[in-house]
Amino acid sequence: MAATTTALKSTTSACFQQLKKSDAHFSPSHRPGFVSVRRLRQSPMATLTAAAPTVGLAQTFSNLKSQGKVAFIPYITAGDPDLSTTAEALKVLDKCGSDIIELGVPYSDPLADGPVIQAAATRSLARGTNFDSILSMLKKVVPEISAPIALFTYYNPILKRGVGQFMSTVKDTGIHGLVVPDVPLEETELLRKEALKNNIELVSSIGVTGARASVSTKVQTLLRDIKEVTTKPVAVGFGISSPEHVQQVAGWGADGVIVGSAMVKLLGEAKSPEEGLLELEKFTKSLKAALP
Ligand SMILES: O=P(O)(O)OC[C@@H](O)[C@@H](O)c1c[nH]c2ccccc12
Repeated sequence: MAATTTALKSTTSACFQQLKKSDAHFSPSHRPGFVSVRRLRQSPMATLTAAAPTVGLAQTFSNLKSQGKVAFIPYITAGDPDLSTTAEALKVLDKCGSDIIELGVPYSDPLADGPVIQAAATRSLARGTNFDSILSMLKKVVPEISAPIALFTYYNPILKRGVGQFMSTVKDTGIHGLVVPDVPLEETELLRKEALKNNIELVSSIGVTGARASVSTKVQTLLRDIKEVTTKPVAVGFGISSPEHVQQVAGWGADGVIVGSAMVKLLGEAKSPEEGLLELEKFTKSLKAALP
């Protein structure tokens, strides 16, 4: 099965893109769907917090690049197994050297997600997780961690709040970016405008998540094709679940590597939250150590 996806992320304008994997059909003009936004927080707010000022996604990519490094980007679903464990997990991921953290907002119809992340979202919603509870958890945790966070959410919850309102709320939480996998092409302008206004970067992609045994070697060609048409950093995700995968994708020239389902599974299937957090720590360290 074809394995992977590519996240292409933008730096200068608030726009970074994740391309998908139907690799065989990729053409540079294709702009599939996953949208991730992030924002640069470079000043006044940071003085209120104990943590070092967090730099945004674009800056993170460019800092890493200048050191010859590849961004490590884990994804977890908020509220699985519960929000206090999510808060701890964010701290663990940060402490273990994650460069950017993607946090998924659980949604009832997660079309772009494979079985592992879908199940996590279902469990999380069943426990009563909602957007407001995620925001209040984030308000407490964001100041304690130094990796920028990109919130991953489907478009409907954004529309429900109103795009402008959503963006400013997200900004106030200290979130740096936003990933929206299913925004209709016609609506990206509005999303982009509001994101820019709030200093949040935006990204898009299409695809279905889920760990695979191996990463498709087509990704290597895809990466090369994408790099020919953009100077933006490109992060690869979908199906990456081992140090070997991470190493392989980095070796192909990716600017970042995204690992979702494998992380979510560890946390969601552990016997206890404590055990899940320990597993997460071990796993994150092993992946991080595989990267330059
Ligand atoms: O679960 P995986 O195969 O490791 O991939 C997740 C990752 O790419 C993340 O960005 C993601 C989680 N859910 C998504 C939905 C669409 C696109 C991307 C995502």
